[in-house]
Amino acid sequence: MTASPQTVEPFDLVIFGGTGDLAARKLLPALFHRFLDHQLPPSSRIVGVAREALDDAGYRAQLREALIAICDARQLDEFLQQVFYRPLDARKDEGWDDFAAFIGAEPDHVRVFYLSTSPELFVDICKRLGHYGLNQGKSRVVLEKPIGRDLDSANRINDAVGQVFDETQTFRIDHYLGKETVQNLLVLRFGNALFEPLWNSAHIDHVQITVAETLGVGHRGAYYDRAGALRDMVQNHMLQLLCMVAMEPPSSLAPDAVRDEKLKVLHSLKPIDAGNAGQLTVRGQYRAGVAEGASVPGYGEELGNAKSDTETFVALKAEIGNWRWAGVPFYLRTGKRLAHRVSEIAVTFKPVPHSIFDAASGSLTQNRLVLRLQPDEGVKLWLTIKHPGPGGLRLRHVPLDMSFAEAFGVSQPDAYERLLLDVVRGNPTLFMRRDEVEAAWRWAGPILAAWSDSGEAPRPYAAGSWGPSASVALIERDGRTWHDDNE
Ligand SMILES: NC(=O)C1=CN([C@@H]2O[C@H](COP(=O)(O)OP(=O)(O)OC[C@H]3O[C@@H](n4cnc5c(N)ncnc54)[C@H](OP(=O)(O)O)[C@@H]3O)[C@@H](O)[C@H]2O)C=CC1
Ligand SMILES: O=C1O[C@H](COP(=O)(O)O)[C@@H](O)[C@H](O)[C@H]1O
Repeated sequence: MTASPQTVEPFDLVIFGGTGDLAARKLLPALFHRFLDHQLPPSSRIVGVAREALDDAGYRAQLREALIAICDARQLDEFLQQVFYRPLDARKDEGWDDFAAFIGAEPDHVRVFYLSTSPELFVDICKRLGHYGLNQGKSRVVLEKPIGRDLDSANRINDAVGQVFDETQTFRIDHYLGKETVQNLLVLRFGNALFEPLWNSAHIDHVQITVAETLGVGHRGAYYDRAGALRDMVQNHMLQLLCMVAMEPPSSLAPDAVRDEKLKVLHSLKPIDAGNAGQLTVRGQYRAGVAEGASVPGYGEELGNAKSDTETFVALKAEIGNWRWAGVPFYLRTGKRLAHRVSEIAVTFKPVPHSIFDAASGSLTQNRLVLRLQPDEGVKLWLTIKHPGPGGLRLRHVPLDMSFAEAFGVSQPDAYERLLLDVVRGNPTLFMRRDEVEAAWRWAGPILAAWSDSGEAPRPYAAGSWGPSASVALIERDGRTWHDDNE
């Protein structure tokens, strides 16, 4: 992470997929918030691109409707003056001449091409950008995840994109790396003398990473059904979180110093394949249930295909085969329509070697450091203390609790706000390098193959629950339980 100057040089940001879900829910709101903070130079342009036949006014009206709930109408209208639209089909030549003329190929001007479309379109879009010389100078391309659906397709995409944009121009986004707590993990680990000496298999019992959503698949079924939870969340976001927890101290915060260390972790992950996937992984799919107080349909009904075998839940036990982490399990779980929306990393330390307290004092509990990514970003350290007052020695397990919002009195910027400006500034630290994406696919591929070869359907779970009971069994077999902060 470099220092964040408040200003950035003027830029054009083209969002391919400008009418899509991600653009409306995340990218445009993030840009609007940067506009409010005066980080969108007045000459900068945001250009939405998709096939829908719209003009600037039509696109602005569409965005106005989507964004009005989160903002002041006057400021929104001011922001929308910097927003434009060009209809294009990534796969057809029509319209590209006009588009290229509108953007201009001035090499010293920052141009960001954000590919917020299905990865199948990445190659077509990049080839056309190259054809018009829009890849020159300060041009950058942002690739949304997942990049491909396996190692081969990721290689094909990366090769083709690499023919047009070099690696320094290519920003593979994983928005989890832009979340405040994830960046704070680096500071917590490497800015405090307290943790690093304990950050290894001698002192850490196990690590849990949970990304639980209450939402269902919604209208993203066409994409999601081809992906599933392992491709959608584990191959990218969750492995990146695991890397941030497990990596060795980088020599500096230079982009490649951090990414080299993450890559070593990915290379050290022990394989999960047909031989052990049955013991180490659980796939699930939600059925009808009650989520956040309302009755909701099951995945098949929501999708309109009751026969789908796509998983909406994954739990797995990963191990990192290196000196620091030998024998320390990393339990990962993620799913849609779970009981609560919560993303967190829980690091549980080993018990003290010998208890000096008698049974009447209560039992000792292992220390646990919980990094909460959302909601209520913050850090909690669970400690054992003495219950205050007379009445004998009674042990209590309590959190040292820091909510970032309470401590700093400001709400945290969305991950995309930070990452979009990092692209404009040309800072790739929080983006994935090609070899990281490939290493992640190399590990995830055999799991997908094992599931497909087994022919087993995902285990059903009720919407609003914590997933299939097999997920509980996965961790309980090792004498542990999933962390629940509400306990
Ligand atoms: N939505 C989310 O929460 C997240 C999404 N992502 C990733 O972001 C990407 C986009 O996702 P999302 O916004 O949900 O997808 P959507 O299906 O909502 O949007 C797809 C967009 O691509 C456009 N598009 C489709 N075909 C073409 C074409 N041939 N030429 C030009 N534009 C085209 C569509 O418009 P039109 O049909 O009019 O052309 C639409 O604007 C995906 O890779 C997804 O995995 C990543 C993280 C989160
Ligand atoms: O990338 C994705 O992430 C979202 C979850 O992101 P969050 O910031 O809201 O936690 C997930 O819903 C989506 O399926 C996936 O593509």
